Amino acid sequence: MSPSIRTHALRYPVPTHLWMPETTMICITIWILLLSLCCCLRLLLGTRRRRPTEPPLENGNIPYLGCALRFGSNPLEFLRSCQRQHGCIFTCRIAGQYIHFLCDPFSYDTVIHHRRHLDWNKFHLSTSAKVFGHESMDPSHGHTTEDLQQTFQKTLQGKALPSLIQTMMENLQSAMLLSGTSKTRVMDWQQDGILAFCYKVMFEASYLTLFGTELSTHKKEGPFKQEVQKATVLSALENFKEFDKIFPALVAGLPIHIFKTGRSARENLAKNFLYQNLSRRNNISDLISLRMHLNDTLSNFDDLSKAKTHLALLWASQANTLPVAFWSLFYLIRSPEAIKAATEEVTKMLESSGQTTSLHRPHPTLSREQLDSMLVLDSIIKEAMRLSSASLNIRIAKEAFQLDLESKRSYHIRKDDMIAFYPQMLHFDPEIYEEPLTYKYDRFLDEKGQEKKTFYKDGRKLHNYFMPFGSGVTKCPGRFFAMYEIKLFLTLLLYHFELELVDGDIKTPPLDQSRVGLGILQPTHDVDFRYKYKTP
Ligand code: HEM
Repeated sequence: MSPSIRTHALRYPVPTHLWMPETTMICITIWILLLSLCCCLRLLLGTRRRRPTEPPLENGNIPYLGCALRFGSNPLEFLRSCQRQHGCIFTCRIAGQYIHFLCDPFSYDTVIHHRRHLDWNKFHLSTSAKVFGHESMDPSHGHTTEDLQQTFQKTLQGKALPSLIQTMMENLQSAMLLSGTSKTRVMDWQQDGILAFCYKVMFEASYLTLFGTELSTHKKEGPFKQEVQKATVLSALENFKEFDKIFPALVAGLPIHIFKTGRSARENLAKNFLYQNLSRRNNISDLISLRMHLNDTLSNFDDLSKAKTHLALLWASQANTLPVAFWSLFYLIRSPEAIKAATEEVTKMLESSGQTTSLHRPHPTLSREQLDSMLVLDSIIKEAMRLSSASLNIRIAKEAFQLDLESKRSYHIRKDDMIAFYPQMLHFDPEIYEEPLTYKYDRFLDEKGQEKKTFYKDGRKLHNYFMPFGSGVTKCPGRFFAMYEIKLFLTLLLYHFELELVDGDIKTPPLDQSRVGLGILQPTHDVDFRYKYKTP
């Protein structure tokens, strides 16, 4: 023992039960050294070196995390600076994963249609199981043989749309107009946050459209029945918001057990979708009834897992639609030209079908064809999405292969690497969208007032210029319904109410960057507005 340790030991006598023989101390020290060496080796060897035919590589300075923090704090700026440095494709290490970012929109189709070597499903399915807590829906894992793509196409697109539109329209009217008794209240100006209002109205209407109404409440009478229903849905909304808060953390791989409130919110939501609860509901959409049937016939999921697959659909149907409703309404109310053009379009459409803007016709209806022809609203919604969308399109390499870009350059891609594009780079590209940070309600209309489909870069016409719904086979299957939902929402608001911002000079709230990569970003704070019934 060295003299200093000895004197120390004399001054502070160690209790005898804590004495350790010297050999044990040496063993522990050797173990610590060995462990540290292993960690260093792992970090060194785990750091990839670029091979000559691979895209330029950004390993980042932080072990394991790589570029994650720089990417997370401002993805658009980070990717633009990498693009300036490396060109149209480069590889970044992000949280241990190697991601090849492709920034040349002319090459997007090469990846989108490259199905032989690229897996588009694996990432979605494993993320869904991790976040919602159901068994894997990947047929190769043996729990189900359901073809989800087919289910979605059958129940969310084509012939399925008219009845979804009809039900959504009815549900929106009752969610928006409250019950008959409280209608008089809205004759005066009412004040609310736009985000809070969109969440309440859109969540309720969309929830009831997909999951139907409670059978038990049908026994009760009129307004009381509606109030009970509303209270149940609003309680689901509170759970949805709590769960949605932890969503980015769950996608990043944190276990749900560390989030007490978020976890119990998820379990509460899932409980609503247990078979015994769903079977007490009326008018369930084809999507949910077919999924219930296929869960029962094609899967070996237990009851809770089945319920959690429905929860995944609740999230998919609401998490992007709600913030799009916010941004569409916010920009609409703030822009006098937009609200004028939209009001004219709504009035013209309703008048042409004999429905005038009057309290005596409280329930207007619109067909799919009529909604399709409302191109001003279409442009208003698309412009709101262009400014707020931050989704990542991801594919995983099933095996090593050669990626041939449109520019005739080829790159070697290793097995299990990811290829990603970040459409915000397109949406904010000044060459494609002049003054990209400015809201222009008619950006997606041409000189004749028709849908504008021609956008250029480097003097060449772009095929992929607007991608808030993803791309290729993984493109959002609910995109048509989503557009109709928001069109209906705006139409009804413009039909029934006068709308104004409480503070007419309010600045656009910043985008909440915590959800980057996951779709439409929410505002960091709400914005107050006023609404009251239009007088006939
Ligand atoms: C404006 C609203 C919406 C936006 C911006 C949006 C966007 C997206 C995006 C970006 C994806 C991932 C696509 C990819 O990775 O390539 C997605 C997937 C999906 N969306 Fe939407 N979505 C919206 C509304 C809806 C609605 C209303 C529904 C259903 C009623 C829905 C159902 C789905 C489903 C089921 C998936 C997963 C598809 C799969 O994994 O194969 N979405 N959505």
